[in-house]
Amino acid sequence: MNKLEIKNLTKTYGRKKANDNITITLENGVYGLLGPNGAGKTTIMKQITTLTEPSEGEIIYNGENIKKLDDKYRDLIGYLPQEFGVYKNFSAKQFLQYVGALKGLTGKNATKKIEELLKLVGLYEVRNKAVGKFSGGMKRRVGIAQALLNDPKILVLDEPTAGLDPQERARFRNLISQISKDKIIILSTHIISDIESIAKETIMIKDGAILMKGNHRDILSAMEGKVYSIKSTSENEVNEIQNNYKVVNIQRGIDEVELRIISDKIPPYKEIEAVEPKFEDVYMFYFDLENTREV
Ligand SMILES: Nc1ncnc2c1ncn2[C@@H]1O[C@H](COP(=O)(O)OP(=O)(O)OP(=O)(O)O)[C@@H](O)[C@H]1O
Repeated sequence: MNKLEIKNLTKTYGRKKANDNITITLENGVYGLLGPNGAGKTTIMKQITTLTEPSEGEIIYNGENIKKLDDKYRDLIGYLPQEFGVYKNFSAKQFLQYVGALKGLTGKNATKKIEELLKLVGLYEVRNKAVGKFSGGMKRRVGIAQALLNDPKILVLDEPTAGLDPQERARFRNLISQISKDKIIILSTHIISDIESIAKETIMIKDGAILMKGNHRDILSAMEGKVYSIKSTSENEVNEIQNNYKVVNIQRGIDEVELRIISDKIPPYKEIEAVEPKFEDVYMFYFDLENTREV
């Protein structure tokens, strides 16, 4: 079992608190860090991977401070940064050989591990092709493979699905579920569906602090009785609703508009019904998105 205790983690840049008193305990499984741009997700990850030192607080791995564990701890980490660069002219296999060598993995062990990982991420057939010719999703999979080269116990993935198409995203999620049994996986995203389908726990971050954390059900139950669907045939009414409520979704039919809204009280409209909360509503409620999604 792996246990990572993050205690009162605070990171300040000048006057800005990028992280503010973050306390969480992570065990094997997938944790999703969810929050808008600038919320502080990358900063948490950089501290977990030791790329940045906390201003205050500490991180404990299996009972020992990671500062004290030093390289022993770093050997347990796999990291896919947000901006993951590849050497375009290298093949997938050469790239992994290169990163493997940097991590001290050479010889037969390296060959075996690289072959295994290429198969795991579904790139074995194209292992000799130049990475520069890969799609975004394939490059991300190379990124995951390199992060797994040292059999990490803690895998940190910063926005791993950014720029992926739905098919690539589904493939990525399957891969993560497959490898999550014996390690802590922390991934950041602002794509709600990533979290919905694979994270055992979601940690919602806003302005550097934890806003809420819990499993799917905990988070959705906090929204119970706050989500409504309103049908309207009047454009004036639709405008009024948009001005007065948090609108998650607007669906325009031929002569009717259906709005999905969030409200603490029952709004005073005739054609209204309470609906089951979805993760998208949660995001809207807590992060107050400026843009309504029109479909
Ligand atoms: N090296 C730095 N120097 C100064 N400010 C920083 C630095 N790194 C991060 N910040 C600030 O800290 C805050 C949190 O940034 P962070 O990158 O952790 O957010 P994020 O949630 O990962 O956002 P994104 O999804 O855009 O990557 C932001 O306001 C950012 O501008």
